[in-house]
Amino acid sequence: MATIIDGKAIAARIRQEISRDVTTLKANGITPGLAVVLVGEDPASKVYVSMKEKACADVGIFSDEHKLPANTTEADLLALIDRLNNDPRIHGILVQLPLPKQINAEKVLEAISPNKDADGFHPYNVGRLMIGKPTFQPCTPYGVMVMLKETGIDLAGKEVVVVGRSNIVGKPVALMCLQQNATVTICHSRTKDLAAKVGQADVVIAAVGQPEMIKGSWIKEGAVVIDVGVNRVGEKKLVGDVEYGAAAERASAITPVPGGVGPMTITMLLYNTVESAKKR
Ligand SMILES: Nc1nc2c(c(=O)[nH]1)N[C@@H](CN(C=O)c1ccc(C(=O)N[C@@H](CCC(=O)O)C(=O)O)cc1)CN2
Repeated sequence: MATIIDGKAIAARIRQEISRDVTTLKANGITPGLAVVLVGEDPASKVYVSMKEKACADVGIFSDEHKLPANTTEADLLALIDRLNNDPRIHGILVQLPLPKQINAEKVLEAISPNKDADGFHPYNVGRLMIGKPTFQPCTPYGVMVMLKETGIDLAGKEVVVVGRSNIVGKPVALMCLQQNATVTICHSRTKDLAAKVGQADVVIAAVGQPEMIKGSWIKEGAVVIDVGVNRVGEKKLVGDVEYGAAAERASAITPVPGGVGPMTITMLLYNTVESAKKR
């Protein structure tokens, strides 16, 4: 049976360190500030944004909340970002995704100053990640890498299979694993014989957004399974992208959902904000 990689516990430990850093910064007259922008009423986004606000309060980060109606125009959102870029109290800016259809998300992410890009989504920061000189790293993949490190999993020479090619998880996590000298395969909806590809992996990173799409029987004996998916099934139940019970019987280590990668995402957002405050 697999070791369960406890994201909540790892996140709690790192948040204590962040809290200590915030205390030191405040003693030096700097209060780290994070602007959190939510447009619309997406229920999951509302939950994530309130989790971010609470996490900021817990570690002493000033959170500047902007909740805008669903019909906000792109121009109004860009004007707000411009103000936040020039606000000295703010060291990190995040715009919760997804955005309503009338707003071009790429344009919005590019408008955030690369120096305040706590989500690591600006093309400048994406480019720096690509060349192995990261500044702000996107929070979910960064959290995955920290979890692997904290669990003592060395990626050098390992076969890593990433399932999913999104800009916010699949592509960056693949680059980060490559940077750690893993041999990386990125799979997606057009990949042929996904089961065989997954079956070759020493480390599987599932970020496809489909409930339990990756079957436990595909997992190689002793592989490490990192499940990035957070899928709501029915009223209350959350499941990952991996068939957890069956995968746990074959894996050497596995992340649960909830309580795995999710808590690390917000922790790395706090980390990025504090690092940004330290730089200035
Ligand atoms: N601007 C951004 N938008 C989005 C990001 C992001 O990193 N930046 N990622 C996701 C959503 N997300 C953060 O925003 C996020 C997802 C999940 C969790 C989390 O802690 N999940 C818990 C379960 C929580 C629940 O009960 O729903 C877990 O897995 O244990 C945190 C943050 C898309 N948008």
